[in-house]
Amino acid sequence: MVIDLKDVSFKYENLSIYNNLNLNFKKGIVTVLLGPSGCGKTTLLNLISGVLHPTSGNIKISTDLVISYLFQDPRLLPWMSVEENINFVLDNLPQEIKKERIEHYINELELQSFSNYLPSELSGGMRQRVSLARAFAYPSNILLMDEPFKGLDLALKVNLFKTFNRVCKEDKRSAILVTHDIHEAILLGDEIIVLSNRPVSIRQTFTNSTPYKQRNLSNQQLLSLEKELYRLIS
Ligand SMILES: Nc1ncnc2c1ncn2[C@@H]1O[C@H](COP(=O)(O)OP(=O)(O)OP(=O)(O)O)[C@@H](O)[C@H]1O
Repeated sequence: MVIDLKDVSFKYENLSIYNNLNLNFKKGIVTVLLGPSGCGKTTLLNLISGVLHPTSGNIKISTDLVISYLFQDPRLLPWMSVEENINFVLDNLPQEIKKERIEHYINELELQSFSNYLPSELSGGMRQRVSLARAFAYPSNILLMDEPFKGLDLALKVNLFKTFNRVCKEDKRSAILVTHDIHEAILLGDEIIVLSNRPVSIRQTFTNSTPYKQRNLSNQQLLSLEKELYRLIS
């Protein structure tokens, strides 16, 4: 277990988002949080990352945890090129390792031809890819990802899903990924936690036993998982 929420409550003034929530996240797997729009998924990532603090209860985090947080909007520095934006978060690493990581993740995200471009010279989808490259390049052991594939076209998404799976599995990184897209949940999640409307409770937790290399939308096991998820949330 890497993150353990115990009786966590959180309110924005009078709006209660969490009320005594108990939830834990396991090491080395991708946990997907699937929930309706506006239920409090971003708030949960902000609580885990320490951007927000619970109104009551506590969040225990393993001491060896190094977090990469990918926000919903790419948040690139507009005056820096693609390469410089990635370099910026690697400040403390030796030059040689920095160079290696930048090159590796620029290649992973297929941004080779754009490394000198400014964010304003890129499309929205490309900016999102840069933001993914930056989150992956940071030497973290857990990725917090807030709808990282939102608004991307299907072909690009499917490609990025493969990259995401490869990065998580090969680097043995844990991830918590927030989405309201069932396909994203079944293709990426090793564990899928379905959240209710506010105040948020856990409706059900699913274990995805299909190995990540066999996950595609014609896999029978995944299709039955998809059906179960649809049944639950519709
Ligand atoms: N800073 C804030 N002050 C007051 N209310 C807020 C604040 N941030 C979020 N909220 C409200 O809290 C609720 C949960 O917001 P949150 O962004 O966590 O939901 P979400 O599940 O991530 O939504 P989405 O799926 O649309 O991204 C929403 O009703 C939102 O309007």
